[in-house]
Amino acid sequence: MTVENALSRARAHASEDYDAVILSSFGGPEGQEDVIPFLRNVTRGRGIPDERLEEVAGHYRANGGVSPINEQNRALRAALEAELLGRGLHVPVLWANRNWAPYVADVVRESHARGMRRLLVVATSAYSSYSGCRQYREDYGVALEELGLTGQVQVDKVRQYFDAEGFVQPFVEGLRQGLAEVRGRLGAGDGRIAILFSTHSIPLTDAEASGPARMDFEEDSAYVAQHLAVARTVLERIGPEELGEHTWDLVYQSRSGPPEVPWLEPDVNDALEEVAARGVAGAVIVPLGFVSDHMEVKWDLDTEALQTCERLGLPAVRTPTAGTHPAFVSALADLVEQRVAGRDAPPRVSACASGTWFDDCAPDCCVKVLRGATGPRPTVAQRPEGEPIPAGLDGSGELRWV
Ligand SMILES: CC1=C(CCC(=O)O)c2cc3nc(cc4[nH]c(cc5[nH]c(cc1n2)c(C)c5CCC(=O)O)c(CCC(=O)O)c4C)C(CCC(=O)O)=C3C
Ligand SMILES: [Fe+2]
Repeated sequence: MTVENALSRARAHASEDYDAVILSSFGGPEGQEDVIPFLRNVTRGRGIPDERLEEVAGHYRANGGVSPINEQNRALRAALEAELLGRGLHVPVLWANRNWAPYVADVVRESHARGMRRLLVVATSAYSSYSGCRQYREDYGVALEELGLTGQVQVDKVRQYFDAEGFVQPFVEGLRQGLAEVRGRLGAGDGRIAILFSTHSIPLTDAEASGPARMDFEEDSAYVAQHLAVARTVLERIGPEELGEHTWDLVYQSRSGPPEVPWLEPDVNDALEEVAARGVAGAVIVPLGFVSDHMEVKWDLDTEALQTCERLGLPAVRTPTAGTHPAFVSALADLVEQRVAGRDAPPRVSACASGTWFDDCAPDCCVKVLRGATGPRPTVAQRPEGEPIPAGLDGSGELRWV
């Protein structure tokens, strides 16, 4: 047997560690008749006012009732499966959503029926928060309980990957191009450009509950601290010369709670008003919180925020998300490979800290008790109660962003 054959046999064997990888996402409507049922799924048990739902329904209706997210996930699923296969990992990549078909519970039921017992979740969400991490873990915990499969099917989840090189790189390339484009439009004289890194606003209580309770984070929030770290890394990668005269800020979008509940601020549109008043010449909006150009990017940024720029007379561009960028697909494959036993996997490297995030979350990580519930819902990918969390990303008990 040639060395290559032996190697590929060894690899094929190692992949048996997981029966399937599941690309896990938010889900979205596929036609006009899906819009309201989808929004009901999303907001069940949340205090989202009806007016907000009407408004958001309009965003989907204007696009034929179709969210762009499903096409993007089909493409990402295929790309990830092909990348893993190219590495000799013969593991099927399935697709499951929280709020629309294919639903998590259906995919888990079918996987179990096909004899699968070990599943590895890759969520389309890079940062730590209830919506971006814990709720994905609960999707599986609840599905297993409902199906009576708790303890029979093992579900693990890859760690949060905001700091993966392959997630950061598309933002670096995008910001570089965006700056050149806006400066090109300004012509001679140029002037200062506002770089706004935009992410999903979340309730302040969620922001403060993000990450393990025992760890300290900038702004008291792992969610905010992670975004700041990635933003700084993106800026550092580009460097002062190419950045030129600029200001930057982390801003928020897509707020949906009632006005009396505090969410993370400033809103991207308010931030644009503010930088315009301070006399910037143009703006580049970087959708730092998102992995694909779904509705929250297409509507809240490309439609609303870019309209705000037009009204303010600010030349502006919105830069791309990772989507199916080869570096991003490769980063997701690295995350999978690092969890498969017996693999000579690429090392765990963080683009902005001296260590990476944890595989299994602490029981109090990003915890949220939904209205009417007596406690947190069942989860997967959680370390046992009382087991110490790893001391910290760099082993020191602190998050030290480089
Ligand atoms: C942190 C975060 C992410 C990023 C992490 C991740 O990707 O998971 C994210 C992504 C997304 N959010 C999306 C859509 C919606 N989010 C809503 C509501 C909410 N999002 C929240 C947070 C987040 N959301 C929160 C705290 C709420 C309030 C209700 C609740 O506590 O859950 C609502 C209800 C109406 C509204 O109020 O907007 C909709 C329709 C889509 C799909 C877009 C498409 O269809 O292309 C995607 C990818
Ligand atoms: Fe959302």
